[in-house]
Amino acid sequence: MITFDGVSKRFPDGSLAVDDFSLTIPSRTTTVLVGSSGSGKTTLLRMINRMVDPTSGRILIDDEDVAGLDPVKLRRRIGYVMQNSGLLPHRTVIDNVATVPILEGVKKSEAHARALELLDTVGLDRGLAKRYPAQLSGGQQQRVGVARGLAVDPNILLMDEPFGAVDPLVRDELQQELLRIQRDLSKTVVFVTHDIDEAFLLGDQVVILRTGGVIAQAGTPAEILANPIDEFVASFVGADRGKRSLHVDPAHTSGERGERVLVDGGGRAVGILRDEAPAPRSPGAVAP
Ligand SMILES: Nc1ncnc2c1ncn2[C@@H]1O[C@H](COP(=O)(O)OP(=O)(O)OP(=O)(O)O)[C@@H](O)[C@H]1O
Repeated sequence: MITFDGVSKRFPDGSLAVDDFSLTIPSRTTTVLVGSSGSGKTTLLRMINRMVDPTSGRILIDDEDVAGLDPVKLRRRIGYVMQNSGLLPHRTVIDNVATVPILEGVKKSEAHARALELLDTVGLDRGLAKRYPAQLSGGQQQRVGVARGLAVDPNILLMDEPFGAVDPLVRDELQQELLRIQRDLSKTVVFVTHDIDEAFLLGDQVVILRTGGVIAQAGTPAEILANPIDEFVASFVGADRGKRSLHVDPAHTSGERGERVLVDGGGRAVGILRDEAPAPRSPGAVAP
């Protein structure tokens, strides 16, 4: 469990990025911090692994204040994945994935064997292991970034807009891959995005932020959709534009297999209504 307890961050130039932020992030679930640019998402994420230190307040990991932990050791036991993969350009894929475990004292042969397994985990062909980052597509680079984040088998995985720079199709694939990985590994994932659809897809808990890291609303996607707390949230999730209010389109209720087409408030077709319930999300999903 990660706890933010009255955390503020003022940078030396005077800008107040985060103002008195408190939140509990349950273990083995995905919490998504979502908000527009400058709302303090990255600052919040980086305070967990002490890339940024708060000006006041405390951040606890399993009741232990991170302020008392060595920042380098802390960073090595927490996975971190960022937007532009952050791979070392002059190291091969396998070396990129194995770097931190080797720094931690794992034998090179063992670290490489584990790195190959991690390529499988993130859906990458082992044949790419000897390539350099520049010889990979953007989506492949992000997969390597995720593999590297998982390399020390961390309990916590921090992800800062990891799929923000890839095209929508690849982004869909990476999102599905992350859901699958999370079903298998159940890490405590803290994911930053400005995309509310991505937040609702991936988050067990979704935290909508205003400027200054102020929580507009936190809850499960269902809770937020069913009851946006104010106009800001309604607008942010698209509820005010009818995007989230779905109706069966009376003009399309008798497809070949009796499909009923769902349309949003603007009359745009968005999906098909089925009678069977979807599979449960994940065992660690936050209870309502
Ligand atoms: N090193 C810094 N020095 C001064 N101000 C900073 C620094 N880093 C961030 N800020 C400011 O703090 C605020 C929050 O920034 P942060 O990067 O956390 O927001 P964000 O929500 O992640 O934004 P984005 O989606 O654009 O990455 C912004 O006003 C930003 O200008």
